[in-house]
Amino acid sequence: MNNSDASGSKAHAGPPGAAPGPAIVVEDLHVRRAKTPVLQGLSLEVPSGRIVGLLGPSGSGKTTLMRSIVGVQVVQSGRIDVLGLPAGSPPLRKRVAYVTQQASVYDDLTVRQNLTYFRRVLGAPASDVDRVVGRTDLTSVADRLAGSLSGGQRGRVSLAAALLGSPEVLVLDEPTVGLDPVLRVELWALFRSLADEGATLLVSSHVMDEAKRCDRLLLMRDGALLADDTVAGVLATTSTLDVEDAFLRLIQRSDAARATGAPA
Ligand SMILES: Nc1ncnc2c1ncn2[C@@H]1O[C@H](COP(=O)(O)OP(=O)(O)OP(=O)(O)O)[C@@H](O)[C@H]1O
Repeated sequence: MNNSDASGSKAHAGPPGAAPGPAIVVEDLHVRRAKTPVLQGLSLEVPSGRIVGLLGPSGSGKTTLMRSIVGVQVVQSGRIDVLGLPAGSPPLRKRVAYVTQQASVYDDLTVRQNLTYFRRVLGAPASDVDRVVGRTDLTSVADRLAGSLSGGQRGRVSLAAALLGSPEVLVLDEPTVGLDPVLRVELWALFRSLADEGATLLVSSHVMDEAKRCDRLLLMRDGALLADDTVAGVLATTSTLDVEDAFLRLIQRSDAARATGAPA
């Protein structure tokens, strides 16, 4: 695995506004779910102020890793630090936001009422509701009941709620699933502007095409990392032209290494 970042050096501090050093450090993480080992000795770093894509087939452990990072997953062993604090520490509650695959909204409240409720729970400023409605392009539906929205719109309400209080780390589990290409591009533009302002984003996806929008990629398979590199780095080390082919090449290499007992 190559550990160079978008600019070639993992020590690079990221854009202005980003904290120095990695936002997330995972070391030798072991997680079982229902007694089945899912993550077995995973180690990685997520640099501050970057968009890191977490890609891999269904069941490869992406959600389990994200749950561990936000502190809602029981882990067997290993270390996870987020913004220099152990994952799940109370001070991280307002500094780290997690958007799950299922939209977390109250159907019998309007978009604005949902966001006002979450804003109060978080203690975020009142002006934040209009700010996040605007950033997620929900102005035209702000006074509609969440239950009457499309799946994509409900997902954006969850994302808007995650932006309340301007968290430093955003962990987004498949935020673009089911969205049309135009909305997808708009959401990636929003992610880029958040990273430019200094936020760190860990974004999972099945869509290999989205990989090119990330600063770095974590390619997962069977609970292990096949690559932790920039898009350019992944393509160069696999001699491929797109991430899907690169992923297939890495899987072939790892299968061949398993068959011969050699390291991948
Ligand atoms: N609640 C659970 N109880 C038992 N096993 C689980 C549970 N949730 C997930 N698993 C198992 O853990 C493994 C990793 O699942 P995980 O959801 O982390 O993968 P994923 O890469 O996020 O998949 P997807 O892309 O489909 O969301 C899978 O084998 C899955 O069956």
